[in-house]
Amino acid sequence: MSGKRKDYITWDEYFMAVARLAGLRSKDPNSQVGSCIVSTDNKILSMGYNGFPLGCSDDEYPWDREGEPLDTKYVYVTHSELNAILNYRGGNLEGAKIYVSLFPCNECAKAIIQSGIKEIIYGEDKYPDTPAVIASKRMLDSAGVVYRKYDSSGRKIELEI
Ligand SMILES: Nc1nc(=O)n([C@H]2C[C@H](O)[C@@H](COP(=O)(O)O)O2)cc1CO
Ligand SMILES: [Zn+2]
Repeated sequence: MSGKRKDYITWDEYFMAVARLAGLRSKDPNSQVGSCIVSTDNKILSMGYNGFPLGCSDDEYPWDREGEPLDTKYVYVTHSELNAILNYRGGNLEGAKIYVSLFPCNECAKAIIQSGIKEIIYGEDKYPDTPAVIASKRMLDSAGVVYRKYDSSGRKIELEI
């Protein structure tokens, strides 16, 4: 009988918590999204959160949701999933999993499929009726990328940092 701890966090809790932690870096006042890409043998390969591209200052670009398209965040922001994919410099993501706090849009679905990621574990599915999410699921289904909702244990993780 070993004396090991019983209340250690599961792999799913660990990776979703890491994704959520990355999301805390986001300056978006409405949705802070985080992603964590994991290898088949449970090693973290990359992380990302939603933000403007390098060189595009948060003090100059808008975080607005409404108005003329050019005055909203939507045409400028890089989504957490794409950032996580682009942040990975190690080579191949074939067979990897991505933990993401919000269901991927159609553009990120394209990047996920093309990068070789095979499984998505998502937190919320806030916008299921939008064309972006409907198109995303259609492409993921066609490409054989599986997705499942993160099954929250309700465990609270508190860190004093
Ligand atoms: N999967 C996603 N990953 C993301 O990083 N995002 C980003 C884009 C925006 O910065 C924000 C969504 O803004 P809002 O429409 O909830 O105020 O989250 C959005 C989605 C939704 O598809
Ligand atoms: Zn996206």
